[in-house]
Amino acid sequence: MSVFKPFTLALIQLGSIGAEKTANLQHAREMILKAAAGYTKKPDVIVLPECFNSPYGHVHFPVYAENIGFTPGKPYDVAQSPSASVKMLSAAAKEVGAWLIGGSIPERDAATDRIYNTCTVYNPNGDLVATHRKVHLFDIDIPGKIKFKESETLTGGTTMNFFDTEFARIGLGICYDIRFPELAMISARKGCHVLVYPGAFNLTTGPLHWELLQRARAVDNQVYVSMCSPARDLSAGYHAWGHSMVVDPMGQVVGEAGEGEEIIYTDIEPGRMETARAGIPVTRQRRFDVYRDVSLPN
Ligand SMILES: O=C(O)CCC(=O)C(=O)O
Repeated sequence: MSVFKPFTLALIQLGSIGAEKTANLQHAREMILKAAAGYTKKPDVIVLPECFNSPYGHVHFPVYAENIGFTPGKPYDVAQSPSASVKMLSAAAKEVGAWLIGGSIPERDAATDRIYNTCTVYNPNGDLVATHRKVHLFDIDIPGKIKFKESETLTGGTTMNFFDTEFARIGLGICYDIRFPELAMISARKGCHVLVYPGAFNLTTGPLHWELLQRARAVDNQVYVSMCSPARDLSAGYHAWGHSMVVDPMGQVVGEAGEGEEIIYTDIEPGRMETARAGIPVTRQRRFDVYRDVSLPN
């Protein structure tokens, strides 16, 4: 079992995401510095929202996509990275000396030319240590409300991803990924204590499902669950729900932003996971004689 110690999580509900990528990167950088300085103690993990360097929409992904060139388990030299976003995030993580879950950016795979919605993660030295390509693409059609088809330009990732820090194992997903309980369940069974999803729900599904899904994944798996959204901007093409959130392993909301640009801080307390698991011991009551353990290979 990997270590689980108290730590502080900072969610940046980023605003002012416009058409100018350089300005988006500059603003994100300023907010990372602000998040690092704005609490009683420096937060250990700082999180940005989904698609923080470009407007959100499948037509924008090819235009803003960057080659990252990261292969898990292989050394990665940020100084040689072709990605301006990776360079900024790495430098910011190093400057503030905190772990950074860099929201997501459109990524173009140089070998296949496919585009992914990709989260990159940095340690406090600025090393790129993990990535997650959104596995489940946001293709929905609720007549009269919202139609969205990420698969018009994006390809879904094919791996589940987590990373280890000195205080917790953190699982990764992106937005629509939270609707798929298997991903969260398998991450939790692999020992993740906290699941973080950079996201950008909308004004139709946000009020219905944003909190519900986080509380469901948290209570199912008795882990912390958190989603980090962009701020709501009614002048943008896509209206994000906001309400960046942290839910504890009992399913209680322990941190929540409003709609505008904001940084929220939550102290993650391992005791809450122990209490939830001791009082309601579902993690020890599973009946793999009745159904199979989906965290095991087929
Ligand atoms: O699942 C939803 O309702 C919203 C998902 C979404 O906005 C996304 O995956 O980017």
